[in-house]
Amino acid sequence: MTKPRSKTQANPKTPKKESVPLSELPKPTLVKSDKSQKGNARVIYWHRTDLRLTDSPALTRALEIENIECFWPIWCFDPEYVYKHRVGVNRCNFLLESMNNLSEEYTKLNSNQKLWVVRSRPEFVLRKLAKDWGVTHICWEKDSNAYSKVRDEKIFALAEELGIQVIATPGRHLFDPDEVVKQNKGKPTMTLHQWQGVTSKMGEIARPAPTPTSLPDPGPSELQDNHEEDWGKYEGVDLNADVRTGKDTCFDSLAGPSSFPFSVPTMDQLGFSPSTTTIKGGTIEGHKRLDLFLSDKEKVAKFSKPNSAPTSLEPSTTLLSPYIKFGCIGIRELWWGCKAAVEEYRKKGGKGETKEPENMFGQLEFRDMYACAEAAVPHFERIRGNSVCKYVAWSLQNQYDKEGNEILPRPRDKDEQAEERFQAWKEGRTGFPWIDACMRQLKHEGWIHHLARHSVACFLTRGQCYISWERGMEVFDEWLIDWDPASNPGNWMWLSCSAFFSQYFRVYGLVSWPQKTDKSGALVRKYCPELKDFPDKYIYSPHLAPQGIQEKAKCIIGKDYPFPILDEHLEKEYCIARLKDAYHLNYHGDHEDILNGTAEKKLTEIHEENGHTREKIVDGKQDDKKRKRELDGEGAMDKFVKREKK
Ligand SMILES: Cc1cc2nc3c(=O)[nH]c(=O)nc-3n(C[C@H](O)[C@H](O)[C@H](O)COP(=O)(O)OP(=O)(O)OC[C@H]3O[C@@H](n4cnc5c(N)ncnc54)[C@H](O)[C@@H]3O)c2cc1C
Repeated sequence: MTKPRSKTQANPKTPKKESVPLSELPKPTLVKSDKSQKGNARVIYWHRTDLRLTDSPALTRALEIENIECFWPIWCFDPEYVYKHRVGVNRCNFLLESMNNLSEEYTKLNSNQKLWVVRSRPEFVLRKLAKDWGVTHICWEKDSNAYSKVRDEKIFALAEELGIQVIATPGRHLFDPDEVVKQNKGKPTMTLHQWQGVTSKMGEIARPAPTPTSLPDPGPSELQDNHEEDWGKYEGVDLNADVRTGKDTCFDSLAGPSSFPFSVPTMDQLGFSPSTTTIKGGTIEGHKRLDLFLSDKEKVAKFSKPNSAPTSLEPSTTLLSPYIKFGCIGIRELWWGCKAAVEEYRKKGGKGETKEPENMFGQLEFRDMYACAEAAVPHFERIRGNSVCKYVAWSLQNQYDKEGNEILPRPRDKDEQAEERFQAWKEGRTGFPWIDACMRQLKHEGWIHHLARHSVACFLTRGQCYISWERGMEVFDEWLIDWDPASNPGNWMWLSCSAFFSQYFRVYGLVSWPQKTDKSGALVRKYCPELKDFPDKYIYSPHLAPQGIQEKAKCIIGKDYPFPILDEHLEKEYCIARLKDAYHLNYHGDHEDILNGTAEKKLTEIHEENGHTREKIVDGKQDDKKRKRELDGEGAMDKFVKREKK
């Protein structure tokens, strides 16, 4: 039933895959049912993190079940996903395109097949399908993040109750994060070195799983009583209400419109306006991008993340993250594809190969490292209760009620200046063109380069604005197509020096940093078109341009484009001073003072004692300037006049 890869997925360049014996695939978690499985198998394959047919250990396992009578690849379109979670139009559209593409791939394999989409909460859908379709097995790709664990626990319990066998097989990461955490004695992996140390004892990364060449038919697919009371009802707050521009009809019926039952929902049905991104979803697009990257052996061998340009108009890294996030390509395909490319490059005498962590293997390992941290740390996505997150008294932290429940949506904070700074950052109108261009690109495309993410995250948190990384993460949650529940909070903690990284005195320059890779400001000219006629000299700092230049560029700063919202260097100094105190206090999110709400006061007192207040820093700066003027004195003026005369 399997072959290396289906013809429908053009892949001339990736190495030919051997058929992998089942024993070499990642081990599944099996839940034995009370009732023994006799007779033919009626199997549901539940797609969640794997919108592909290639390199799917879980699908391979599912298709190896004996005596399959019927097989339904399904997707539970969970109302929680589109109400309880911020999901912007670009990510939602990418998901729907990827689901449609997978459905077509199934139909190419068996004309009776498709992706069967059922619109409700998984526990409701699976109970119903189990009953109506006489299901004996449910299979899926295992996911170790906190949200999935809670959801899957309910399905395990349901399967026990109904006597259905569950087969959950890892495959989303290089190694099963739960297994890595177990090997690490229950502790998270907080450095790449640590992750490498633990996994070096866990054997080789599995080879890509083979692609199915045929598929059993589905069984009869009617639903009894297709009008159950509360299938799509969601009682909580709709966090996407502000993105919804039309009427939401997606959950009007369990199987979707009667004219096209079990179809993939549309953006229109969700009440969302069309996406703005140029990034197309789907396994075919993902494989095209993967093949293109792997076809250039030198590029693979010399891949160096720190040397790629965040300012480039064309992505200077692979832009595979959205396809990895939705499982449109398999992680082993990418890993072993890179191994083969590097091998070939070496054989041809290629030189200058890069090493971990900067090379592609290092990138993929970082992704796993975050997944293994998230799997081990409760409340990884916030400060409160998070044992690995250093406490800093940031502005605009999450708010909690007396019982410790997060208040959603977050009420506006008393700190008006911080709220205004946050809005300006989010909307790309900080008056710093590099930050504004990145944020506008993020909103429009749903993707920005890794080092652009560094810049905007550093600016918002420890660099200048001193706003909680939780706020930045939340915006990324909404806008990133590649949003990942481990990589997003993990990287935000890294950038804000809350965990993983501690060099808080290293801050990205808002002008000097983008100038390193592009003095002409191409990305700024594209995403901040009001600045497009400024000369290169002022493209990253238009507020310094003389009036005449502003007039010539037809953009007056303060009128057509904002003045900077803050003083870059002053705020940097103020942030570093406070970070120093926070590091000295060394509280983590699970400290009792954070849980009882006294930590902020304590840290503020320490800032005052140490003279780390804005007033003192401003005074210090003024004194410095005065001292400099006094030191320079007449001598400096003489030098200046001489230079001018020359
Ligand atoms: C504040 C912040 C938030 C981020 N949020 C996410 C997120 O939600 N989802 C996400 O996939 N990445 C996230 N990243 C990591 C990284 O920026 C993206 O993975 C990368 O830019 C995607 O582009 P690419 O596919 O061209 O990457 P490449 O450089 O081509 O790397 C290949 C793959 O390696 C993985 N990878 C590379 N770097 C990282 C990293 N630092 N952490 C985790 N995985 C990595 C990704 O899967 C990526 O597709 C975040 C980084 C920062 C600084």
